[in-house]
Amino acid sequence: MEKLIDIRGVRHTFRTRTGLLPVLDGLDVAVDEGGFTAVVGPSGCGKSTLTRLIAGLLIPDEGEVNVHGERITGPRSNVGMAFQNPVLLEWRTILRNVLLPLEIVPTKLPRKEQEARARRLLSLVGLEGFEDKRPSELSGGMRQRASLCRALIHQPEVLILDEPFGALDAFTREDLWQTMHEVKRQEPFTGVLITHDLREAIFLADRVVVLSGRPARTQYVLEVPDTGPRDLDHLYTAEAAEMLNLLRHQIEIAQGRAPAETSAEAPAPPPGAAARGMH
Ligand SMILES: Nc1ncnc2c1ncn2[C@@H]1O[C@H](COP(=O)(O)OP(=O)(O)OP(=O)(O)O)[C@@H](O)[C@H]1O
Repeated sequence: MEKLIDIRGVRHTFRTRTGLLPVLDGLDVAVDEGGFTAVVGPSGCGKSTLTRLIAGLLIPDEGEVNVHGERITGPRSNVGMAFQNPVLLEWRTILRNVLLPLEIVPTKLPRKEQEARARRLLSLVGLEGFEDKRPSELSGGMRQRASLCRALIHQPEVLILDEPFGALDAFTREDLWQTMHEVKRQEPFTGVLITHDLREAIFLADRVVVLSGRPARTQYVLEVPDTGPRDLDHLYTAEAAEMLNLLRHQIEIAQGRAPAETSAEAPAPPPGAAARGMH
């Protein structure tokens, strides 16, 4: 598969009031076209900073961020983003919240078709019948579904999900994982998911990138085998348990709670999954 996003050797330091804060120190992340890459790592290591690089909202001190082989030099409009807090506007209906990006990003889609697309997306995530409600009339999970539609309305090339399910209860979260699979099937996109939930990472993504503690470098990459359409039972297989153990171990190394082992000592990935330790 062709690489859509190719981040190479990225280093970045923030200049804060209290001094310099090195945040990224050797970031290499590849996202295949149509693929879904999850990024996990210790709290505060620089995961959200990585999403800002992809959206062109931050230009790194060193290294390259390429999309379709072209170097990113400024903000990009063909990116959709959804965050932990959906931030919907209370004075607009759900439908008009979903349509909001089209008032900012130029589109050739006639008004009627824009609305039809918004309604189609809302129906795809199970919000048919809620188009005219206000955000406060929806549950947290429903608001997150609406925010997903808003992120997809302009058919972005890249969908960035920054812990979108983090604040939801376990059942709602699992429901949304399944919705995500269906959305990706019907509305293909290239995805980057930031998460603290390793089960979420292996359920949704085809590649999991583990970042080290700050300043973050790419510590480990796990290629999740393609199991076709996944249901939640997949998370209870021996193969999933092995992948979760392996990732948990890598997070412990990233947190400095376990020593980094030589590749000969490292646990092998389950059959079908490939792993790469970096550096
Ligand atoms: N614009 C900025 N100026 C100064 N410091 C920043 C800026 N943006 C982020 N930081 C700092 O950089 C570090 C990494 O932040 P970032 O949000 O990327 O981490 P994260 O891995 O997403 O965190 P978490 O897991 O807690 O969500 C943090 O210490 C944060 O305070």
